[in-house]
Amino acid sequence: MQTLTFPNNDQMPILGLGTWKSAKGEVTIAVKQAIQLGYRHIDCAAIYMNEKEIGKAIKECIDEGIVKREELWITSKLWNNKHAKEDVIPALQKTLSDLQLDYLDLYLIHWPVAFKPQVFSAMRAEHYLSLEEQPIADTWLGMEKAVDQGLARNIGVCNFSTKKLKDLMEHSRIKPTVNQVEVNPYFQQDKMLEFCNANNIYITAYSPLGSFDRPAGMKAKDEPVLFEDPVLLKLAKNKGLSVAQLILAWIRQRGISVIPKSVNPERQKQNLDSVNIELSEEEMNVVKSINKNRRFVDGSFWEVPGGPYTVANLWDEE
Ligand SMILES: NC(=O)C1=CN([C@@H]2O[C@H](COP(=O)(O)OP(=O)(O)OC[C@H]3O[C@@H](n4cnc5c(N)ncnc54)[C@H](OP(=O)(O)O)[C@@H]3O)[C@@H](O)[C@H]2O)C=CC1
Ligand SMILES: O=C1CO[C@H](CO)[C@@H](O)[C@@H]1O
Repeated sequence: MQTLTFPNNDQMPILGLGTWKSAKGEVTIAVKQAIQLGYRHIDCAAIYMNEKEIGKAIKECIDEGIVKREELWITSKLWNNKHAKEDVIPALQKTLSDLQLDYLDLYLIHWPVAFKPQVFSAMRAEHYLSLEEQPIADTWLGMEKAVDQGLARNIGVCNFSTKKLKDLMEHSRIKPTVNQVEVNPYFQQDKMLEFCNANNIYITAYSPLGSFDRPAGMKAKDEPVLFEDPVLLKLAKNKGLSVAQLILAWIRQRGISVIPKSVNPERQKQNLDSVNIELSEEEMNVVKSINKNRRFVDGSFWEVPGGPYTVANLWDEE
């Protein structure tokens, strides 16, 4: 599989497996079958509450000789209540212990949003810390220490605007290597891609398929359904592909790594097979033409009355 080369020469497989919403009872089997199918990149996070079950799958695959640790790329993410620099290493150590690993290939700040340390799920203004109270630069010192200690081979962020990336690059010793953000045909991220390409940062595309298994509270009432888009349906049919494969090939051909979530073996295989699909320039442009510039995961869940975060200041109104 095509890989993306990091400054330390590490190679990240361009397609990985997402694990948000993969239930505890099914994720061990799902990750194991994915590795058996040929997945070598798994996207995890402490907040997905399933890292222990994923760790079990990874360990079984290694013990059974299906894969070696060094052949896997494992990403995880620092949750919002662990942003104080002294909390980063303990949070990472908990993730490593759950995943039964000695190191991560990539550790990301999950959101540029801080909670008070004792808060896991913020509901009210007093649960939050503003970025003035808990600056990203402070969190980043903890992330850099993770690299220094060999616990994370690479570090990066998620859900950062270009403005926040710029600030971070200017004030950091170890530069962020990845910004993991939403990318799909309805939210194409052209400006972000241009910025990241110019600054040696890779984009990883989350919710590439529109994330339609999100909890109801995270869905807008009038939300469009990516899989029902007539342009995608027509092009996929003409090429003998599924809509999912078309979308994943389109994202990958833009030089963006992509992490579709599936717990189903047929869909996992379909998604993995998308790495062999080549789209013509014309086909790439057909998908480009359906952009709605509309996020599925819009961050509005961090907006509470009187709180420090709004959709506008989160994305810096790009
Ligand atoms: N950094 C961040 O803030 C975020 C990171 N992420 C990461 O990105 C990953 C992917 O995004 P996610 O939001 O989960 O959503 P996706 O866009 O990957 O969509 C997942 C949904 O698509 C279904 N699906 C998967 N493959 C196919 C297929 N070939 N045909 C039809 N349906 C399919 C899945 O069902 P089934 O499982 O039954 O196959 C599931 O319902 C996450 O799991 C997580 O790892 C996601 C959101 C935010
Ligand atoms: O990765 C993600 C999925 O779950 C979280 C919510 O529980 C989101 O905040 C996040 O972006």
